[in-house]
Amino acid sequence: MAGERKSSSSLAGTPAKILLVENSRMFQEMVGEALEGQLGIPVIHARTLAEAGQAIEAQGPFMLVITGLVLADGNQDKIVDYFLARHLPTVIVTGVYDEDLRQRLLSRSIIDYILKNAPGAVEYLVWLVRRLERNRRITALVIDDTETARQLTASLLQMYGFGVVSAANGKQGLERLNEDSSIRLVVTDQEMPEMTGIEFTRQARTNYSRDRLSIIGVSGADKSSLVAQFLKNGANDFLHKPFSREEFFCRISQNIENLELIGSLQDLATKDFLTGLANRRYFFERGQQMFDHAGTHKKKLHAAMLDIDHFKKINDTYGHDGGDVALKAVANAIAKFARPQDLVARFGGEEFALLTPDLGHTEAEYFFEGLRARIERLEIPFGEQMIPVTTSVGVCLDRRKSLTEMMSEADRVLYLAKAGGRNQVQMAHPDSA
Ligand SMILES: Nc1nc2c(ncn2[C@@H]2O[C@H](COP(=O)(O)OP(=O)(O)OP(=O)(O)O)[C@@H](O)[C@H]2O)c(=O)[nH]1
Repeated sequence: MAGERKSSSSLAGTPAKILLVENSRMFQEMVGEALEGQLGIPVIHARTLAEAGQAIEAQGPFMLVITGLVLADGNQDKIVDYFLARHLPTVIVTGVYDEDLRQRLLSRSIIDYILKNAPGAVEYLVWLVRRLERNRRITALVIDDTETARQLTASLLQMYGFGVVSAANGKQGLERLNEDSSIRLVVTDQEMPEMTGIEFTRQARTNYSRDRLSIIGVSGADKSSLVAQFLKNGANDFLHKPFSREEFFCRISQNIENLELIGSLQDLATKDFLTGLANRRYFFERGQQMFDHAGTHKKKLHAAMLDIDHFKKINDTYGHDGGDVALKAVANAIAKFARPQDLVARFGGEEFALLTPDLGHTEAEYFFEGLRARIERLEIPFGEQMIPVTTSVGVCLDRRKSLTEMMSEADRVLYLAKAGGRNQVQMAHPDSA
């Protein structure tokens, strides 16, 4: 049976730190600055194999080695042998284009071979490192009935940083998908006993959409209709076997980046950038559904506005950065305090909104008083200091004519809470408007 365990790659789980081995000081500085500046990944520099050895000893393990091919104490194959023998994921940068050398090196287990004088080489390197770093948080599923093929694909994916699980046929593949919600990428063979790759793809698509899970079909069969069948049944892409390692990595990266792009576009549209909570737009979109649902099913629904007290003073005392830290801590506390069915959003500035279904009036009083007290007890470290915060909360009990009316009512009593001395909860009862 194919290994169910998640096999970790040498990239996954290793601290994001890079060893840059290069004798040109200028290139060292350029790459070091680009990687540290743009990605925030620490880069340790070495100019020879001996220095690289000392760095590995003293500061390893490294997520990646980027090495030139001409060093004072070694060149070309000796350098590659040195790092591969230590099982270090290796990217080669070289000043000379030599097709034979390139082919020879790419047949070894290096990640990439980059010409350093080519236009855009540093930008490509930054992209590559960012990709490898992000891959460490993604799990890939390999489905193939032939063990050697399965292992080959799995080891390629591991080399590029992915965590890998595997299955011997489509049926097992569906089971793995169910068990592991971190799977974002599937590479599946076509011809397999029990369930083919195309049938797997068709069934997987009933639960996992294209913008959440990327499925790539592979086959060595020389049948042109296979590609269309895979794509029509929901695959994102197709690769003919045998494929080159470069092609494999390019296709996989492109598909993963599409998923990330869609994900980040969705995040941009629905989330508040600073706190990760829902934004105002999403609150009204999702909130309207909850409002309609409560109406149809005659269920309770309360709305609340919560505002940090004297937030301007927090900014003035601790600076804007301190204010941001306080905002994130309060957002986090509300998100943790809320139940899964509640909707929590940041409306902007220091103002938050909640929509809470299915609470009786007394329960709602306890709930919002509990939340206020929870925030008052927060310990928010900022440098050597602690930032104290309190909040005022206005609650609109029960559904009104519209969601907008509920929010205005919550806002009205929030003002009363502020006027009444802050750090308190005020309730608007249905007949108190
Ligand atoms: N740090 C930080 N400050 C923000 C952000 N958005 C808005 N602010 C600041 O939040 C402050 C809001 O202050 P006010 O609306 O006067 O209210 P307050 O000081 O909280 O006083 P009360 O609400 O009356 O208790 C302003 O100084 C804004 O500049 C943000 O994202 N980060």
